Amino acid sequence: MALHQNLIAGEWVGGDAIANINPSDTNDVVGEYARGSAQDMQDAIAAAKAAFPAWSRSGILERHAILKKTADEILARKDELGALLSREEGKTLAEGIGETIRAAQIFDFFAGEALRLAGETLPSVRPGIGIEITRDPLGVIGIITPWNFPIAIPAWKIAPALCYGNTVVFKPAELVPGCAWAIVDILNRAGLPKGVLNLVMGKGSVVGQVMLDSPLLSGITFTGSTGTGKRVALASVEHNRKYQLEMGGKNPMVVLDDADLANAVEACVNGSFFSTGQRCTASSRLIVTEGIHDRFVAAVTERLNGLVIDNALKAGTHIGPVVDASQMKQDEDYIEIGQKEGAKLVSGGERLNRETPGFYLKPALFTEATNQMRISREEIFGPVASVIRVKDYDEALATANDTTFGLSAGICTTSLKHATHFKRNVEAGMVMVNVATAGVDFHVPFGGRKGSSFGSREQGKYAAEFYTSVKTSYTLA
Ligand SMILES: NC(=O)C1=CN([C@@H]2O[C@H](COP(=O)(O)OP(=O)(O)OC[C@H]3O[C@@H](n4cnc5c(N)ncnc54)[C@H](OP(=O)(O)O)[C@@H]3O)[C@@H](O)[C@H]2O)C=CC1
Ligand SMILES: O=C(O)CCC(=O)C(=O)O
Repeated sequence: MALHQNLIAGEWVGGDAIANINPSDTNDVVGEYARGSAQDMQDAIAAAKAAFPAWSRSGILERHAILKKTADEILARKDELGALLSREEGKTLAEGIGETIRAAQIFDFFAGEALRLAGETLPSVRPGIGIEITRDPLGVIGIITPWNFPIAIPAWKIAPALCYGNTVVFKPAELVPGCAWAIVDILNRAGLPKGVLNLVMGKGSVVGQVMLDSPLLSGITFTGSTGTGKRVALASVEHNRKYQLEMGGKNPMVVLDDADLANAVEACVNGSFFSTGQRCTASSRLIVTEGIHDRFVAAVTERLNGLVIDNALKAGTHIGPVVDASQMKQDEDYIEIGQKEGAKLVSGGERLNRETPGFYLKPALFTEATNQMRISREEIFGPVASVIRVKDYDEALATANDTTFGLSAGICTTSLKHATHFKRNVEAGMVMVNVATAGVDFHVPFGGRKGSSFGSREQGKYAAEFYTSVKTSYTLA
């Protein structure tokens, strides 16, 4: 099997091989990928630093053309790349293709943004002086990505970084090197000059740590766990560089008595369990008022019983496997903790055997949960959700906000008054009314508050805030 190598200073460079395993079929090796060394990361950072002056002054047409070409190739290969994604991460094929299309749309969006770079001119308070406000690229950007969105998250970090004239060192999660390698290969062939984009696959504790400790990076953008996010923050403060963190969530979905029941069930099942619940935007706390509670639980349970949990690549599968053995253990541990805490497991929670050996877990639904239980406070990151019964809207809102996280929040209601009040008062970066908490658009800001995020927003034109530095120039003409 050919080794997929790291890209450093425009050259493909080898390293120890690590097998990429399919979570739907652990006998299936998706490919062999290089595990970079600390020296590889140092070389990649040096290459990105050397490439920065020329790339930061490159023409907008060149940047536009490379990003557009990348978008076009990703879109043309959506079925193949979507299948690779499903094979290495365990999302269903439909979800894998959907995410691949989203990555193409992101590159397309930033190809357009390259042509829309703009500044402002203002008069000075001192007559005769003019003021220009412009945005400079930051420099070398370190990109660290998680395993749960192996193509979309790298796309929404790499595309704006390049669009605004930065050079990049990209360290993807070790579990999903396939999609990372594929998009770097596409960008490289699309004509990026040597050193502008460097890929260093390898262990977070080795190559990731070298990135955090390097004084040569001007910014690090990170998505992943709260623990690693804190390390990124501490190291970035030490080096006085910009950083942006997207971490976990414990996202609430409120269901009020006046909700359209069928729509609420769809939004909750999708938000809690699709993509195997492995989304930072997943709704893991379903906060339901008394009048609809029993009907809601019965309808969600019925819907869950009708879902097919199987090999992600198989036609008809609704939910694929958990990503690996360690995430499976985490999910099962929390299912046990929930039962010990006194919540009632009304559906799922057991391992399933399928034709191919994989990490199959039947979606778990708890009822009689309280917001103080660990299953309601800590991110599980699997197909596990708890129903918390509340008296009325006021208690629902207070419960929704009683969390250390603040990424996404939803409400299912036909009341304009409650929807409007919720949008204004819920402590989250993204609010969904009658829509699942997970599954966001590619052209609008993404990010949260409290323990979920730090720094400016990702995606859409708001991404410029992180990837550029504002300059104010005064000219006496
Ligand atoms: N979007 C989100 O909010 C996500 C949240 N999570 C949460 O995190 C939990 C654990 O997932 P996990 O993948 O282990 O998350 P991590 O935070 O460990 O991994 C995220 C990224 O950080 C890298 N990394 C790990 N250690 C370091 C380090 N010391 N310096 C620099 N980079 C490092 C990882 O590399 P490597 O893969 O090589 O370890 C990976 O690329 C999940 O169960 C879930 O709760 C996970 C993924 C996404
Ligand atoms: O819900 C989405 O579409 C995006 C979720 C996400 O970015 C994440 O889980 O890391």
